Amino acid sequence: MIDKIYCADVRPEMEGRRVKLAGWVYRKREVGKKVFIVLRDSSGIVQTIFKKELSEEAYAEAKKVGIESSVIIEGVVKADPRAPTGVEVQADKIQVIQNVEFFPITKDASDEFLLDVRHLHLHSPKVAGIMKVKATMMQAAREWLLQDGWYEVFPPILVTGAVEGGATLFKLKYFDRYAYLSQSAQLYLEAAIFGLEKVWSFTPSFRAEKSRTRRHLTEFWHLELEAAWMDLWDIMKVEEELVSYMVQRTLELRRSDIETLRKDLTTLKNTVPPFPRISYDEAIDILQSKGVQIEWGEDMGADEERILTQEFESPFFVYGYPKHAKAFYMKEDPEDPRKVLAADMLAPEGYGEVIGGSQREDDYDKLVQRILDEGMDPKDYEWYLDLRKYGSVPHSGFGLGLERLVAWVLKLDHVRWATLFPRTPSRLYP
Ligand SMILES: NC(=O)C[C@H]([NH3+])C(=O)NS(=O)(=O)OC[C@H]1O[C@@H](n2cnc3c(N)ncnc32)[C@H](O)[C@@H]1O
Ligand SMILES: [Mg+2]
Repeated sequence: MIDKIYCADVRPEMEGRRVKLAGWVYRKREVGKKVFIVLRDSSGIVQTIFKKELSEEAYAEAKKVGIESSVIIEGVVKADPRAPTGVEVQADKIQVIQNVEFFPITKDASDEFLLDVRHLHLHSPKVAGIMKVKATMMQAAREWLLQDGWYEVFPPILVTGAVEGGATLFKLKYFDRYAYLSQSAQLYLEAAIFGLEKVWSFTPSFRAEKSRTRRHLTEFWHLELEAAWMDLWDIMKVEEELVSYMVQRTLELRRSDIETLRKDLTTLKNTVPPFPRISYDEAIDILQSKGVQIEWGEDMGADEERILTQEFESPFFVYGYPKHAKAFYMKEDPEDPRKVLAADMLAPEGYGEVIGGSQREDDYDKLVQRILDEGMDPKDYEWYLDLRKYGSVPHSGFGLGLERLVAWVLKLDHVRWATLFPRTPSRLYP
């Protein structure tokens, strides 16, 4: 590893010190007998200046390099309030690792083109900032989960059954039979609680969703928790404490990256427990009072959720959904058989669902009936039903879509920008 320092570590108080930097040419301009190169690395940028009278050789090299060329630059630090970071490097040496004649991404590049060349779009400091925030959100989640006594487990991705409906399964050949790509680790986490009680996993989940919305991917990163002995209200408390910690910790560690993408931090600062809680019934009343054509029993889609989020300035819960609108594994509400003990967490500012969670049906016969009611075959869920035969316990869990949470935190206009290489119905390459 060369003995370089990071661009962001070049400070005005280092004036007079000789430094070596390695990175890519982010911006370049020539003024008279000077070449200004703004160098970029993973930490940020710093301006370097090449003066002909300081080094003819370095000045000649600097004149030739193109945008995004990889270079190593050496020089002496000089404080300068006119420079982007208040400091610049008076360069007398440049080693061009690879010169780039023409970098294909220009200022007016369309979203579709940026996705076509996503492998080059990752040069962008804005994209790097999104990935830093995403990584920090997961770092925070791991911190919280460790201190709250949850065990990480590593469930399979090759599975034999649907969790969230057969319509969105990706089927693949598995030797002499077929397998599916996991839609959710939930069923396997439910098995793990009999030994570990509180478990979590962070896996890719796959949904053959044909819906081309700004919040759907066909592959997304799924943080899922499952806990024995917890009911719906217990798991909702876990959700709000976890999400609050993730948001506040990321604000603490990545505030400048967040402010690059959103100026108003109000809803993030409001993300502290307890979150507001409304019932599905109340949600329908609110929507109807705002003129939305929706009847009790109908599922709320992205449009309805977007309108609902206008009522809140923080994430909030909607609980008590109609049974027929929700998955087979959800426990029927003992006080109202039309409903299940399910709750979604919705992000404000139009983003909607970021978490789906519920208390699970722990009674064997009722679960068999739910599977039959959904037109599925209990034989396909024999192992899962066993969990209700050998020491069944009340238990609850949830799944958090990390890209959706990041999209809200950074106010991205599509969830695809929150993932390194987005997968949608029309995009499988690069
Ligand atoms: N362990 C559990 O209880 C999870 C449960 N089996 C489950 O998968 N619920 S979910 O379908 O609402 O998905 C959970 C979350 O997963 C995200 N999700 C769900 N589907 C997607 C797609 N297609 N794209 C991006 N993100 C998605 C979204 O934030 C949802 O709230
Ligand atoms: Mg859901």
